[in-house]
Amino acid sequence: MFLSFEQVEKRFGTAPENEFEVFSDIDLEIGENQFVSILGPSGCGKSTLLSMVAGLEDISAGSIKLEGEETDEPGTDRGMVFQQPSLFPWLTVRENVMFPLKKKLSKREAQERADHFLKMVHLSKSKSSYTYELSGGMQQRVAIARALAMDPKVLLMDEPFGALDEQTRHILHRELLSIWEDTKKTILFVTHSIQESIKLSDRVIVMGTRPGRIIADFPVDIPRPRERDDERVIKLEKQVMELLEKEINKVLKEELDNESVPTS
Ligand SMILES: Nc1ncnc2c1ncn2[C@@H]1O[C@H](COP(=O)(O)OP(=O)(O)OP(=O)(O)O)[C@@H](O)[C@H]1O
Repeated sequence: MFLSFEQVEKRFGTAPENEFEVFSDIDLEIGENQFVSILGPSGCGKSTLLSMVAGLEDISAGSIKLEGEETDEPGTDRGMVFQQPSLFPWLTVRENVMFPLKKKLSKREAQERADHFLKMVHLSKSKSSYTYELSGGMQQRVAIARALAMDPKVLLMDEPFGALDEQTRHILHRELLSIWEDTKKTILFVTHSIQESIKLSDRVIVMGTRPGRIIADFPVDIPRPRERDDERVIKLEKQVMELLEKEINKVLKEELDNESVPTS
């Protein structure tokens, strides 16, 4: 399998009293070129799971393998895009995309590569601008171009459009789908939006919490582009919503119960 998770577990803190388990028993297989979204209540461990694939967070037990190789160290085979684009404000758009390429390519090759991906995200005209001169959506496009320019096998996206307005998000959805179709990258996409996950992905993985685990794996066999008023989209949205609501209510109830415990 292209990307596989086997009995993955994550604990934070030190045993016994300060240790807490975020999730366990995560088993997941993702095929090459798949676009997979991960949904789940806040705190269920979506970002942690993505960081583990990126090699930025230790795995407490089990294994995550990309084409058979453990992902326990960061590597150029995995590109990450966060909600905040974290660009260098003292560099131009083009220089930001070139930055990680400098180690492995000559300056000219890095420039050509950066220009290719900036064209893909429709930023050719802004390549000499500084990133603080760009809108939020344009900055996120730079971050996507920078991640793609490394030619990763997997693109890991952690709520990449979460901070953008609806119109910009809509445009970036279209662009991301077209990039995905052109580059055939495997994408793992964390989001809070059910609509976004159904609109974009081949599969929607739903995580539950306390204990964190995978509670559903919905294939999305609806031809793209997917319209919001398509009956099949509405039906799936409802199914995912019901499941998520149950999980969120469980968390709320536990929090309320904890608050109502009398303190002596
Ligand atoms: N470095 C850390 N040390 C201790 N606890 C952490 C650390 N990072 C995350 N956590 C905890 O692990 C749990 C999962 O966090 P994570 O950010 O992965 O959840 P999430 O599902 O992505 O949440 P959200 O949807 O709110 O972004 C949370 O309870 C969080 O407080």
